[in-house]
Amino acid sequence: MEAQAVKSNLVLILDYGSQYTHLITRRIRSLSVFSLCISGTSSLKSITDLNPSVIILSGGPHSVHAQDAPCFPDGFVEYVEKTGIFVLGICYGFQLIVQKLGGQVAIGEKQEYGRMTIEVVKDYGGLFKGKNIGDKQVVWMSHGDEAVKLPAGFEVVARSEQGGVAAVANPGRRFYGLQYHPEVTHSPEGMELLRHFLFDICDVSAGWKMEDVMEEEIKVIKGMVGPDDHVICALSGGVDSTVAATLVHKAIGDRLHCIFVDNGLLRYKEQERVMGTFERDLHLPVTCVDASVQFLSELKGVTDPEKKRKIIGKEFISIFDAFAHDLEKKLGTKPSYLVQGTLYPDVIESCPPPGSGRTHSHTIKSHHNVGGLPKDMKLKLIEPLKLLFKDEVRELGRILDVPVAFLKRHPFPGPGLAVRIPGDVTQGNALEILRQVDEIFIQAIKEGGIYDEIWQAFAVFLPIKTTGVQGDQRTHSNAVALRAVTSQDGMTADWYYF
Ligand SMILES: Nc1ncnc2c1ncn2[C@@H]1O[C@H](COP(=O)(O)OP(=O)(O)OP(=O)(O)O)[C@@H](O)[C@H]1O
Repeated sequence: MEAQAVKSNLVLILDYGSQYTHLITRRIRSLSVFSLCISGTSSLKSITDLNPSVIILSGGPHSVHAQDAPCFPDGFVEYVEKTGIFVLGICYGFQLIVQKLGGQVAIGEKQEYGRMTIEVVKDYGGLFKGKNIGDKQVVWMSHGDEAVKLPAGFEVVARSEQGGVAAVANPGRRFYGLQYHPEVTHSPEGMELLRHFLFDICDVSAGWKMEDVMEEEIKVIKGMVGPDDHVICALSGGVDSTVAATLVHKAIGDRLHCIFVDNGLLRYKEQERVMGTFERDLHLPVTCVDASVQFLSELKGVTDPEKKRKIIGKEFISIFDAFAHDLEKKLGTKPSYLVQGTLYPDVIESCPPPGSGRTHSHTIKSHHNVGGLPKDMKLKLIEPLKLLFKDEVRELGRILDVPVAFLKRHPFPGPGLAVRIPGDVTQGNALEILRQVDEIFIQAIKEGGIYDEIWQAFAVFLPIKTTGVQGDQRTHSNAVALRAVTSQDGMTADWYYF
């Protein structure tokens, strides 16, 4: 699919700070429609430049009556009406539409939170296509304010059990509104509604595919990197940097130069395993630097966790620095670009919690990825994954023939086993014991067929000693804790129940 075709089907989300905003973007992409999310207070120009077909105004923690309530820019309503853009407001976004188009929003008497039942009351505008008047469904509500008077031309198409307005439509002006959240799984029929809205009402076509993303990114990289330019990338053995490097390699071949550092804090046989994948399966040009002695001698005797991280960061920088200078000598020219595996959640703009005093919480994770290559190299960034979510990166990896087992690996922190050994990492044989325990634990989970159900499983070398029996002897030795958690996106986690 041509980039133009994707752009002409863009669903743009204006973010007003709801914790579910990213979910709307993901739900729409899961319908093979390209969706982007920008701040709800973006300028009109940044909205018109994107040329969206549909705009969704997200929910948010604010009241439309608050003095600093975020809102779309002046001229927004005129722009969408003139261009024929469809607009859907969700929760706060819906209340914004009501207030700005001449209706009235009041502090709700009903204040609906959690699971609610709504009923279709009118067949108008097609939001509830396939449903009959009187049909009920469970939805997720979370609002204090409520619409008490609708702007002219709007009709209520669904009401909550308590009589509150749950959904409205104004097909003539192409404005729609939902007081509930269709994007959360607690609204079981929410996806069906979004599907109807996009395909039946807005006539958007589904055609956004990861294959197209790959082709498009390769074109962009080829256009950006000149024929004599060289590019460097630090590979951790994790999914993000590996997929990013594989994509760039496909675009520019061996003008990409990767480095993988064995810092002495890696898992059992990690160096052999990841280098095998890089070289054998992906044919990536990778230099493996064994710097374990350097890292461990700097870490000797250090117990403070923050100090350990700083030392590890500094050592990484000095190794990357030496790598860049060696390359410069070898190539006769400085590398010009750096590949980073930055993902979309790192760059999305969103509103901060109310009362935080900030307009946006947006800061591109500056610590993200390497961030420590020599400043005098003035490297320009290549971030080919910056519009993708983690599961989309995995899909892209599959298309790029990154082995599936590799893509499904549990995440492993950059500072490695140093964060799993509280205290001095060089104490006795702590690293060796931890490597073995971790390997036995992970193998057992794999043999039990539950590795993919667990988001992350790991062992921690505890700084306490306990009494045990080995053979016929009593022992007094360190204990190791085992932990396994489940998570959707790494933002929150729960115990895994074995
Ligand atoms: N052992 C290593 N050798 C070379 N580079 C590394 C190493 N460990 C980390 N890095 C670099 O630092 C970045 C950040 O590491 P971190 O473990 O936080 O990764 P991440 O953001 O989860 O991404 P990834 O999935 O690529 O590991 C990596 O993407 C990689 O560029």
